[in-house]
Amino acid sequence: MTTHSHALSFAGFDTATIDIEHFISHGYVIVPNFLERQHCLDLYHYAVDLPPPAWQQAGIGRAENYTTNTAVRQDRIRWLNSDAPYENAYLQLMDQLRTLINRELFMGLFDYECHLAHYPPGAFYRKHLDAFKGRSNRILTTVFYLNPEWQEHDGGQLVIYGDRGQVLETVLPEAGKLVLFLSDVFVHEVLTGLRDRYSITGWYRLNASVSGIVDPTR
Ligand SMILES: O=C(O)CCC(=O)C(=O)O
Ligand SMILES: [Fe+2]
Repeated sequence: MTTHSHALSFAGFDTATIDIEHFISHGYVIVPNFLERQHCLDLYHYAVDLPPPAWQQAGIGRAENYTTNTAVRQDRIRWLNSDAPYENAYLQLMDQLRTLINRELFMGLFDYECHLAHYPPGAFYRKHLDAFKGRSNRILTTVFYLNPEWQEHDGGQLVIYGDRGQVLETVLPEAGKLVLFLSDVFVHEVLTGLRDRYSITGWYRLNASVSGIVDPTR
């Protein structure tokens, strides 16, 4: 399959092209500068300027298994909501991407949920999978980074591991970068960062009633 020109747009501007071939052969893909710099900065300032009550402590697990365990993850999150115009722009973009992936890869992605995440200095998220085979309807993880001028010495890298525990990728959380990976395949972690780190993490899901698995939204 050769598909290299995809028209996705955010606020009327084309995004960078996603290397679908790489995704097919590796199960993940990293897209630098997915959005225009100005749009990244706008999203970044939107996140930075949100008042403290807009955030909640992130939890682990879902529904009745939900706990907040700060030994595992220390970020604060905010679920995106289509009623907030700025958040809706991002949700619209990711819905375009959902349609594109379904068209190109027949993945049958049904919906999408995502949250802003803020890791204060010193925060991390230990090794984990976002979904367990056959136990969740989360199929495909997306992470979009908002941090301008992020340097290696700022830490906070996303490390993606292979099936033998080897490091596949060490990703700087730089503004504009989008990472896609199969949710139940790749163990990953967020290393301790020294700066405030902002991102939007999301999951494409199968229709729970189709997959027959109970996995309520948050
Ligand atoms: O922010 C990142 O780089 C990854 C976050 C993550 O793994 C998660 O929220 O499940
Ligand atoms: Fe994760």
